[in-house]
Amino acid sequence: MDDQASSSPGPLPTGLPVPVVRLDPDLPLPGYAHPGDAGADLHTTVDVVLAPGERALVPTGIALALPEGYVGLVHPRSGLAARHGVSIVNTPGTVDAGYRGEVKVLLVNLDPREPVELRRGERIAQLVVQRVERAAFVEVDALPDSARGTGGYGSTGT
Ligand SMILES: O=c1ccn([C@H]2C[C@H](O)[C@@H](COP(=O)(O)OP(=O)(O)OP(=O)(O)O)O2)c(=O)[nH]1
Ligand SMILES: [Mg+2]
Repeated sequence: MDDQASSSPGPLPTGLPVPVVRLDPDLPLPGYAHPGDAGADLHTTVDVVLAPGERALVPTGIALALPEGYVGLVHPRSGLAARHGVSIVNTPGTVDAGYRGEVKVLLVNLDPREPVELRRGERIAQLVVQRVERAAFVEVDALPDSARGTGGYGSTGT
């Protein structure tokens, strides 16, 4: 059992306190690899093999209670993307503050030829916790003018 699993966990880490339950106590909490990293790595609790083009909803073994006014965004890891073409179908996944279920990652193998094998405990994605506003949508008859107006989808050229 590692330090994080012991009954006296030691000093709390710095940052926004986020209660986490480990549904799989043998795997670590989400972890930042370096000070200053935006994403805390999430681990797969299962071995996964993805054929080219295949997707799978992969459990991470953690459940969170994000504070109101925050969101967890599940981003791909660039190393897995560059080496194996592994991404996330719904990137970035949205973990709502009120969600208490297991965080899962909808991985996809975008490599056209090679299958990819991910082993239990490997880091498969990263969770970016951000403040988020709740909008109050107010219906109006006309919108205020803006410099962009209705231009979009490449309206500014290449
Ligand atoms: O990558 C993800 C995306 C979502 N979720 C969980 C947390 C989130 O709060 C919940 C719902 O996600 P979302 O709102 O994106 O999915 P939905 O299709 O709109 O489902 P629902 O009707 O439950 O809102 O599923 C994850 O664990 N991982
Ligand atoms: Mg939803």
